[in-house]
Amino acid sequence: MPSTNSTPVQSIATATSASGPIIAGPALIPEGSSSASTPVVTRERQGSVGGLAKKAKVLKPFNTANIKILLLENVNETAVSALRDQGYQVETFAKALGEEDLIAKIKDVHCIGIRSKTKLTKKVLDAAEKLGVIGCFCIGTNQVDLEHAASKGIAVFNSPFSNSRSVAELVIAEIVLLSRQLGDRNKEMHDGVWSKVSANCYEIRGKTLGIVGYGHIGSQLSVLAESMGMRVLFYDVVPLMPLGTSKQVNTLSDLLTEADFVTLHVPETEDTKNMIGENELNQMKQGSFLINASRGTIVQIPALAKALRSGHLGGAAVDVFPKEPAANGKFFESELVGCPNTLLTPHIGGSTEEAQSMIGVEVSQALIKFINSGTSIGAVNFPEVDLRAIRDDQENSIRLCYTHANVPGVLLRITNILAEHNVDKQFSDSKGKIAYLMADISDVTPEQIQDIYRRVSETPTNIVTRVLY
Ligand SMILES: NC(=O)C1=CN([C@@H]2O[C@H](COP(=O)(O)OP(=O)(O)OC[C@H]3O[C@@H](n4cnc5c(N)ncnc54)[C@H](O)[C@@H]3O)[C@@H](O)[C@H]2O)C=CC1
Ligand SMILES: O=C(O)C(=O)COP(=O)(O)O
Repeated sequence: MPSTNSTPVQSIATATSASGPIIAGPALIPEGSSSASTPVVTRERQGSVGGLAKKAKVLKPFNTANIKILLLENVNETAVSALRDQGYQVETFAKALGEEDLIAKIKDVHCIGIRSKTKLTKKVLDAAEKLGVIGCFCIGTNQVDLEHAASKGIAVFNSPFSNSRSVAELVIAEIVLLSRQLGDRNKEMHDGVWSKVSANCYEIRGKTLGIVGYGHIGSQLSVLAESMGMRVLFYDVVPLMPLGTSKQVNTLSDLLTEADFVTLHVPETEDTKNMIGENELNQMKQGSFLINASRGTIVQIPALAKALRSGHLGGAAVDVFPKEPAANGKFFESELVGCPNTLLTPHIGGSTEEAQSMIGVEVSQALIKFINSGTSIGAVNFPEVDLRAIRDDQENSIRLCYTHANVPGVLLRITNILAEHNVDKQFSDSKGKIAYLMADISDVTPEQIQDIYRRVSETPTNIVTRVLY
């Protein structure tokens, strides 16, 4: 187990009653503790983490070595080392785990890090007894039951744009490859066949690129495509500022009927599932191309295979599939295998050294901040709350982090509990059915910490209560 480089400055257990202070709710409870009885023993001080100001106190009322983190799907080394540097126990797996293995493994971890393949369903989340936070080391979060996680007080973080450029560059490459039928020529050469042809091979200059979903990836792609002389149209459900000379169209049909290349960059939602089927493919121009590097469920694969085999489409590049093998070396099958001018890649749109390294840093920092200081800025399913740091010289200050049901009357109840104390600062926000309150309270004794924790966690609206100091 990695050791922390911190220096314990005070054993809180020695300063409190026999049962010790209660420092955390059901989530993020250190190994061997129960929220009701066992104290967490050390109070530690470390160097600045997570961008906290220099003189900020590092909050972590637990022995960091007790925090268990499970990282799946080959999460980048930058994350592994950042989390180990905190002193956390980090277990890593190169692949995604199936439901049964996942349920066994997730039971006693405080934090899990995944990429796009691991399915954190309601059933899996319900098996997690101590989970407080999830890191998606990717953009997509459709693999997590976000609402159920929130209802259990589990915050979910992702990396909203660190691999966007990598995806956009891959799509630019695919536009050129499809235009020149390079996938087929390359295969022929490897099969020992010389076939020099120019029929139906085109320059991309002057062609129209239709981008569906003009978010981080779509808009980045727009700029790159225009710089190569393409005309860009885009379709999005919200009105967005067109970059360069690109133009937003009103309907998906407007885009499909005009574009030479259609590329999909929408998230997986109930609205986007099966978005491109026979009807939409039929609207595309004869000989045009489809690119999907978003999610496999957006395109109906049988319809696409039919459009390719019939020659209606000139080709396709597909990076994502409705069912993807869980690990490298596993068998891949699809109706698209063997279709003409069809590039198939194993979900590598965001898989570059640069992207993975940046994602590792970004998501691990978000996890560290949430675990150590309660900050939920950047969470995708959770109210975003942060407070100015407690200063290093504020010896007897604590931070209350209270995740609760978003119903009337809660703040009054909390105010009553904190009425006799000095609340330095407080902030609360809500998202859907849950709300999150952070309050820094000064000049509290260990007995008062226990009392605050007990009374807050016993409120009927409590989901998770943590007290950090
Ligand atoms: N192949 C790969 O390795 C990767 C795949 N992705 C996928 O790409 C997706 C897009 O990524 P970003 O551009 O970062 O997302 P984003 O959230 O920045 O942009 C998505 C855009 O799609 C629009 N949109 C949503 N529903 C729509 C609909 N029904 N019709 C039209 N537009 C709609 C949104 O308004 C938004 O502008 C991710 O959700 C992820 O699933 C992301 C990274 C890597
Ligand atoms: O960022 C995303 O949403 C992706 O699809 C990339 O997924 P990955 O990290 O390669 O499993």
